[in-house]
Amino acid sequence: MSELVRRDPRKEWIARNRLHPQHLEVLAELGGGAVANEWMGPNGVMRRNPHAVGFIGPNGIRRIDRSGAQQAAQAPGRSVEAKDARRHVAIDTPAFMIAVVPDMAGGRLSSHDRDLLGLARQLADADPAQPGAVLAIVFGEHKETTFGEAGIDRLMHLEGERFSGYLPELSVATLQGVDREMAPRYWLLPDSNVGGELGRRLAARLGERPAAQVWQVEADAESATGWRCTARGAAGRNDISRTLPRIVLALAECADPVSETRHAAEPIKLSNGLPDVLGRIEDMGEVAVDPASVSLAEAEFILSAGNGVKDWDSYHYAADVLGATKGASRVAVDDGYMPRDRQVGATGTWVSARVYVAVGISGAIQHLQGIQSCDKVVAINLDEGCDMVKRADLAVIGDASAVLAALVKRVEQYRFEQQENRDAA
Ligand SMILES: Cc1cc2nc3c(=O)[nH]c(=O)nc-3n(C[C@H](O)[C@H](O)[C@H](O)COP(=O)(O)OP(=O)(O)OC[C@H]3O[C@@H](n4cnc5c(N)ncnc54)[C@H](O)[C@@H]3O)c2cc1C
Repeated sequence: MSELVRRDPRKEWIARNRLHPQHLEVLAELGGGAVANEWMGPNGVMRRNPHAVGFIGPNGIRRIDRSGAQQAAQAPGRSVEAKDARRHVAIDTPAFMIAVVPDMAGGRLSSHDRDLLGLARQLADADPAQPGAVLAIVFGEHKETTFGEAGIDRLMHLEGERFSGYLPELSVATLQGVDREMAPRYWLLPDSNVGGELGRRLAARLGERPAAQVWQVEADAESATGWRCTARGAAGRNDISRTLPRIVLALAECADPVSETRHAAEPIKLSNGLPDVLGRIEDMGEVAVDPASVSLAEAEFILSAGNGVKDWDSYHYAADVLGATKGASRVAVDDGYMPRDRQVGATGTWVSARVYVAVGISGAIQHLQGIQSCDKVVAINLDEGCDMVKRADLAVIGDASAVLAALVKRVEQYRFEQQENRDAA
């Protein structure tokens, strides 16, 4: 008998439809068990039932788990269990390459980078008989450990002093070297400050007309490349649809990030060596930026205040000393302590900080939604049972003013010692 796995679209539909009378029975049959949220699909991909979140309370009403487990599981690279369920994919002899140059803000793949890698996978995996490989080119030092989970098959890491800082001439010359040697079918860069500039420079160097501000890419049999993209034009007032060109500068959410597979992220190098570039641009180092002027959506470190903050002067002083961008809960905003543009949450700004410190914030579901993508959450709260403490990676139980004062004291002491050491040297 043939070993081919036959798909049963009807059963798959029932497994997705929680209201179908045979839903649980079919879920169990597909290998998930009556209460499971996940089951293995016929092509080996783990399927997740999006409706099986939370639990049914004693009165029959569905309750959402606010412990943070759900958010943690959804965040990229966060949950070990989610990682383990991924299917391993190795593409030994790719039919072609898709080159991606992620921004690596703060030394890690940003959510924009992950969306772009999702788009790269979409292009690479379109023909399962002849899959392409996704090549990521990363400049400078990084702290990322989840390249494979993000969908990268080959990783070219250009490290060392030579590649740190703002070096557009060297970066473009290196990408040109990659283009000569590997001739990627597509180049994908984030249309951000860094990636947007690099992508435009690369397009000019290669003499190609890029598509900028791309927010959607779809298969289109009628177009010359088999793909069509839609980009924002006329200062965001119109959409422009065109055949997908070779160089694509894409916006965040241009595609779903990779979530079901894990790739090899095999290290590779340029066989012809790195180019020698006599740069005309010199990087004079970073300029200190006032954290208050950084938009919440882009902030890396946020000190957010809620209804538990009573001493507002100490809160503002702590944010200044720590160099943090200020955020707030809706109550703090409604009470007039913080401006409206500082509100974090479902009806405020969705933030993706590396560190989010919630001072006197209870962790209402609307607030937690806005911090799902934060890497590390620290809660300062009197109530050890509140939802923010459950969500946090680190919790300090105590009065907000006292904890902030102690934190400021430690930071000032540390800076004083550093200065003394420098003076002594
Ligand atoms: C449609 C809708 C949309 C909403 N959108 C948002 C949104 O986008 N963002 C948002 O934030 N909210 C939003 N809310 C409001 C949300 O439901 C909560 O009311 C709000 O987030 C609570 O703010 P809070 O945690 O600051 O205040 P509280 O819930 O009052 O919590 C205060 C916390 O401070 C702690 N505390 C008290 N005193 C101290 C102390 N001395 N030291 C340390 N801790 C202390 C308490 O233990 C408590 O945990 C929305 C609500 C609705 C209905």
